[in-house]
Amino acid sequence: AFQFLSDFFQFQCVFEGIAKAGNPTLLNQIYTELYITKGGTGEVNDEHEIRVIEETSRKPNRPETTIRQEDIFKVSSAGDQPIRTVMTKGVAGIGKTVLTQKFTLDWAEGIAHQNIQFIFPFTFRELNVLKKKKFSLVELLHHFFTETKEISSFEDFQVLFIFDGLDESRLPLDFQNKKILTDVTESTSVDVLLTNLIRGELLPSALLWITTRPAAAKQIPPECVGMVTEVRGFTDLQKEEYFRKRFKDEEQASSIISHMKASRTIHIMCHIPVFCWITATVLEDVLMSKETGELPNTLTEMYIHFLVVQTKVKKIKYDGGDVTDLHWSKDTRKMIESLGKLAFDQLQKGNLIFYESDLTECGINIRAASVYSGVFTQIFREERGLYQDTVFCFIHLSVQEFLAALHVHWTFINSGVNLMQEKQRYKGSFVSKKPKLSSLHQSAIDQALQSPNGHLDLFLRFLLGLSLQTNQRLLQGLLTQTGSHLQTNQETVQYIKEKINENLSEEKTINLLHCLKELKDDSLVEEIQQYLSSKTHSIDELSPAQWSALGFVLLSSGKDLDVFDMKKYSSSEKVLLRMLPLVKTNVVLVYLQLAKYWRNKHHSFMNCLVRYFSPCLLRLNSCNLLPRSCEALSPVLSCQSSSLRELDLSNNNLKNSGVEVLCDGLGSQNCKLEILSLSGCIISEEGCAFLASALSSNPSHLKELDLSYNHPGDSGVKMLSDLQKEPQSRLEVLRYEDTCFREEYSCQITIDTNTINRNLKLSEDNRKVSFVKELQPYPDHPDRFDDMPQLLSKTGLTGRCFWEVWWKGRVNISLSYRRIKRTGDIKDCGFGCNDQSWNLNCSEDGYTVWHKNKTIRISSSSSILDRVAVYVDCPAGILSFYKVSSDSLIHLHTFNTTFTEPLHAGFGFLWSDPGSSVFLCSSH
Ligand SMILES: Nc1ncnc2c1ncn2[C@@H]1O[C@H](COP(=O)(O)OP(=O)(O)OP(=O)(O)O)[C@@H](O)[C@H]1O
Repeated sequence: AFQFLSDFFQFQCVFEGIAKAGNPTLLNQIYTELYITKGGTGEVNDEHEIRVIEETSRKPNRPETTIRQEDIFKVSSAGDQPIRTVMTKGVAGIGKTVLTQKFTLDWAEGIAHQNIQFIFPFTFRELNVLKKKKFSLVELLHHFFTETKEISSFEDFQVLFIFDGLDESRLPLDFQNKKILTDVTESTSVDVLLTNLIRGELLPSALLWITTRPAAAKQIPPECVGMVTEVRGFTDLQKEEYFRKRFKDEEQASSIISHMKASRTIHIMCHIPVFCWITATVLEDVLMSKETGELPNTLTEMYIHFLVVQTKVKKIKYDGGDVTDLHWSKDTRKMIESLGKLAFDQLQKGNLIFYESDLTECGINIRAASVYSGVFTQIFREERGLYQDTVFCFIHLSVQEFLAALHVHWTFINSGVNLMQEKQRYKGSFVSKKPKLSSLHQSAIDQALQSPNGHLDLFLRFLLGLSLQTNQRLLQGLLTQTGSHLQTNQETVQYIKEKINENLSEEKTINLLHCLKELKDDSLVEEIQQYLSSKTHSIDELSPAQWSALGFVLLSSGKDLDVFDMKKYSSSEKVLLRMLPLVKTNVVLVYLQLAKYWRNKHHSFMNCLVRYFSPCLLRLNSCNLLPRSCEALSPVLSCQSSSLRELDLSNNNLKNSGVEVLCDGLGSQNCKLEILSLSGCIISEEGCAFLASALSSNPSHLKELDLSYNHPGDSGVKMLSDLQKEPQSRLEVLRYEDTCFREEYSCQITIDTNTINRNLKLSEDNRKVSFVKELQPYPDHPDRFDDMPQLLSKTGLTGRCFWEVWWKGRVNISLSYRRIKRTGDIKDCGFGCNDQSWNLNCSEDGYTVWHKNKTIRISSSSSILDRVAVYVDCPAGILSFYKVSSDSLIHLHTFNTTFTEPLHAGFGFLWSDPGSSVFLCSSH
């Protein structure tokens, strides 16, 4: 194939911000594979780039497929046509440009894509400059790629056009315009050329690759796009690979990697290559200078360090200084000042690329701009379009957002002017007092919250971050005055918290939480932890802000969780489901790696959990999990990187069907689980057969299997114990009896006759209580239940206790604090109707549990006569009800709570059901 490359060198090298001043970096030396997904639609997201990163999971339940760079224009089978137009989306700095460069380089080197004969790489930046000119397609190609002058008919070749950076386009791409152009030699404006090329009217045989940030994708009608791919950045492994490639010295690389991993924020941010690059620059300097100060841990700190490093470099390279000198010389300050103003003014307008006119507006002449880009090579950059015009931009949008924030902060400190305030509102008003920093913050928060696309979100984080004294100290010499004292930040924190409680959208809330993090305020975090660990609250009482914070807490806890105790958060599946979206929005990368696993919310949550926190022990006992919950757990077991060794699923209604699904994971060679508890999960022979088959295909890990409180039957027991005898089996402990528990904690309940209601009759040595119509002649007593047919046991329970009762008709089997009211409203004295008592209602219709007047129905069959067991572990706050069936226990429900007073057993009846009774079984 005849190959052509306009400028081979251009593609061998990558611009890392050092193109002008230093040596260009060889692309192949730094290129690290990216995670790219395929599919999705032309559907467009309006969100601000940085936000989008954190919300990769907008469209749940859509399975994702990954695609390798090499396969983007690959034909699947001989004779097939490749997809004509591919659109690659991705947030700022995620590596779209680098990806197209790598593609082109591989082609030029003859490594890949040899079905293509010409690649014409364009950027919208360059095309913008031709806005007012007229070209035919052939002329345009000859103009940019002079080497092709000999060729006039491109129809005979397989041609690929790359159009990089649609977001930067200032061309009026009007797809409504019906002007059809099919002649490659007909002259017209560049935008008409492009729309016809994209619509496939012009040179239909050509391939097209358009890259864009997500918000700008909507400029192209979806029907013109054959495939959408999305660059998602680096996975955890790829992050490491990036640093290893960049730092050839292994020790240095390892040290930088471990620093990166130590900060959760940095680790998360690093899925965007440009942040990897900033992190590398900063950490390299921090580690080299051997200063023992803290490593940057917030975004603002990171960017401040970055600015300091760049200033140092400038000082050494251009001003002949050495590292120890003060870097903030007068002209450096002036430079940063001007760039800051430019950054802010243009950010407000949404401009990311600046032409001469934009610069002049901000008081920078083009010569100065050139100088800035020459010395601040990694901050500001000059780009010469192939065509005369010079454009400027910040090396990355986030750098612009940072400098914009610096400018606003600075202006306020130096002159008291609040740039975030709408000018007209305060026109003419006389400001006598020195304005407060918190008022600047408040107007910035208000403005950021109003922005429909979140264009000020990251800016706001930086602005608030800059007010910290520790951060100002880092900028000493640049900021001559400092403006903050504790009081102002507290006001800002307070303001943010109020806003959070206003029920904002999840994104806005989370950005505000990020702001709290930049302010290093973790009182909200504490509030949440406290709230949840008190465990007495019902989940419905959590405010939206608290839910959001919850996800955030999980992530910013900083440490890997060795043990994830679901009960610390709550015990219900409902919570699990509600936590999911929050965790999801925060844990970007985890989600990213897991996408292929998830089919429903459970999957994603469980996977997030396991992949991200990598717990070795997962306790999900008594979490009201259902058979379908196993669908989420099973892939966790079979996933190669899972470090899970112990899984406690006891007392959940998993049933045989759940076990079957779980066994898919358990039987996988990847599953390294050593201890599995399925105690009280309603498993019978059938379930044991699934377990046996899973363990015979993966026999070498599981050491302990707890099947107590199930119904394995003789054959189930035999299957598993036979398996245990196999030479390759590592199963040491196999538990299936349920007697030990019953014997060990069995206790005698004695009825307190002073509490018994007059409609209740005692018999059989005070072991049987029946509800009767005739009033019984009990004397008055302050402890007696006057208005409810109820009673309590005599001694308060402590420690662990177990008892069983036969019941008939319709009865309440309860536990209560002694102080429960004896007269008055059912709300105060009825078992289960308040926060002092817990109740299991048993009847022919089935079982329901009651607490605080909230009910949960339990799907377990019952008859008119049945046996129920109660197990309470007072210090642990566990209260479980079981149904007793042919001497084994079937778990009905477990309350996880904190008991603050001694408990008393209680029984109750309903007024409508005379003839009901309970009988206390004697203890063993
Ligand atoms: N695959 C990669 N391997 C190594 N470094 C990369 C890779 N991709 C990107 N980078 C680094 O990230 C920087 C930004 O990447 P790039 O310019 O491709 O982003 P982009 O997605 O085009 O962003 P924008 O929308 O801002 O133009 C690069 O200059 C480079 O330092």
